Amino acid sequence: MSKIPVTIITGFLGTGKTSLLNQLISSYPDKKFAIIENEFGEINIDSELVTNIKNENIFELSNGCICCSLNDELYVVLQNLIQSNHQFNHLLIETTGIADPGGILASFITDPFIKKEFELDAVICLVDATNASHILNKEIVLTKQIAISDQILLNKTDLAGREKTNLVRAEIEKINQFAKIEECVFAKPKNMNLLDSFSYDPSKIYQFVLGLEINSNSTNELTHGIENMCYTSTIPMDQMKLGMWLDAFLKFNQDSIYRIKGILYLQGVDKRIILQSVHTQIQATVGKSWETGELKESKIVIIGKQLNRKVIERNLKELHIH
Ligand SMILES: Nc1nc2c(ncn2[C@@H]2O[C@H](COP(=O)(O)OP(=O)(O)OP(=O)(O)O)[C@@H](O)[C@H]2O)c(=O)[nH]1
Repeated sequence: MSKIPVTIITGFLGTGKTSLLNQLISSYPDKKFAIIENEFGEINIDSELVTNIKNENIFELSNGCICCSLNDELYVVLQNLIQSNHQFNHLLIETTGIADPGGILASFITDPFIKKEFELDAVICLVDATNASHILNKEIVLTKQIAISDQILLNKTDLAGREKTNLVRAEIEKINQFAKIEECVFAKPKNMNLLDSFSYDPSKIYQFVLGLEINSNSTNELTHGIENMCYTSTIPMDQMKLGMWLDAFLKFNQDSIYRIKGILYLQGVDKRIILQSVHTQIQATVGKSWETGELKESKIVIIGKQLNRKVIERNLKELHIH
């Protein structure tokens, strides 16, 4: 029996990993994907953002980081996938933005059970051309994600422009001389042949990564010093107040707030509004309608450093219709 190819998708918070999942699903209509999502946060938002795939094909590993605390859970999901005769012929794993993919990669290279059933196809790293230089200086985990990958998508070139993109490309090349680098917008490279290349060659990549491990003892083991807080409420939010608060909040906290994701219940709007921010970039799109009788609820995840939870929660409560 042939082994199931596995593609690991890594990249820092908000770089375009979920966008890539959606691109892969639409670019490979004949593939039957199983998707493992590892979300950093107690509530699950990412699976609502992956489109055109049945929910039963998405497996969530929540509230932890796949590289540190979730390897056992990953193992159980993989075992269940195999033993339940689930119909799939390619496995995509999206790691959290703060994950060092080294741990899970090691499982696919060395674990006898996993190696018997799965074959590592590629490790794809998304890099945000607008802010990668800044993050590289602050977060060692991004260097590791780049170092360990064999395909790098330099994303958001529409926002970054040529000069910034070239600078980031040069920084990536310094970290990883083996990976293929492709520039793209919304995680769609011109050449979309990202799957079934079986390009991953651990012997090339590992030497450099081992060196990095030694230099990274200072990072917090479980979350790399990055925290998340979740907020839910069934009281509708005021669109105008929310927009004004968000704008100011992100500008004042641009060094500490990395990512916000939300599914919002707004006053007077009969559909979900999907809110996404990456540093100071904000995007709001219209999601699915609220069904009759369905519990309408806003769910927001905020990810960053030294979150002032009490103040943020108080601010969010002020954004409801009173
Ligand atoms: N302008 C622009 N926006 C982009 C591009 N790629 C992604 N985005 C937006 O950036 C935000 C984050 O994209 P995602 O695909 O959710 O990023 P992610 O890496 O999955 O995020 P996390 O899993 O939360 O770390 C979304 O609002 C996307 O629509 C791009 O190339 N250009």
